[in-house]
Amino acid sequence: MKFYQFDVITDKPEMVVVRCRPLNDREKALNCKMVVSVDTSRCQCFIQKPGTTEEPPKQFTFDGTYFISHHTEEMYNEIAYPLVEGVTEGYNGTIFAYGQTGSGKSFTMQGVVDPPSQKGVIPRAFDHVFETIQCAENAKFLVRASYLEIYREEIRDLLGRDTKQKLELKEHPERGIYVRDLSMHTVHSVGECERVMELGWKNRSVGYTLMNKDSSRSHSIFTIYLEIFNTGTCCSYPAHCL
Ligand SMILES: Nc1ncnc2c1ncn2[C@@H]1O[C@H](COP(=O)(O)OP(=O)(O)OP(=O)(O)O)[C@@H](O)[C@H]1O
Repeated sequence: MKFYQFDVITDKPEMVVVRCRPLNDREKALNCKMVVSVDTSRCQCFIQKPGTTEEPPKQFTFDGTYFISHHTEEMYNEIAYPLVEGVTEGYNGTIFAYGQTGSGKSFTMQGVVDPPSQKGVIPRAFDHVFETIQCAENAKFLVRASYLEIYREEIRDLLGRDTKQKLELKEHPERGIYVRDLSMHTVHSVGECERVMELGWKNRSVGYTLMNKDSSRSHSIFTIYLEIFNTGTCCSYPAHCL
């Protein structure tokens, strides 16, 4: 699975890191062998062609490499933390996970409750944003969230009244590209954020693939919109997590 971090000021990718998951039970039962290894100090990833020892492994270099022993906590602190911190200071940011079905995108972004070190990037971002809000002085915050899904080229609102309704992608001369009628939900706490995320998560198009029995079969975008009001000025900036 690969993990991009975008800085929306330049619209250029800033960092690309790779995360390798352990073999799952199905792969172990099939007696599959790990063909990926990493050198974290050099941020390099190696893929050995199965059954060949004389052929050198294919080598790839990233901005960071995370192997099976690494937990989401480390990834968040090293990669996502600076981006979310930037969001609380007024910059836009996007975290984008992509990879083959079953490679661990949902595991990384949504995460699991146990162990706590594998809590996902999105709930970690909630904690981070609300910790910042609690510590802020002379400022009021408005936090809203939206959650959409792109499935078979169609956009649906995972938090909308009718989650089956197809939404349209539009372009505004000032606001840029947006999804018309996408619902926004004001959230006041980490708990409310989690409830919104879980509600949308349940509404996703879940299918079944040979690689992943809980495959999401879709792309989804969770967005946190943060507005800060202080000393008569107002600025608004979104953080995107896919
Ligand atoms: N780093 C990891 N450590 C342990 N288990 C993992 C890890 N990454 C993924 N898994 C497990 O692998 C399985 C597939 O992961 P996940 O559902 O996150 O894949 P995905 O990329 O979101 O798939 P899809 O695109 O099909 O929705 C899950 O059972 C998940 O718990």
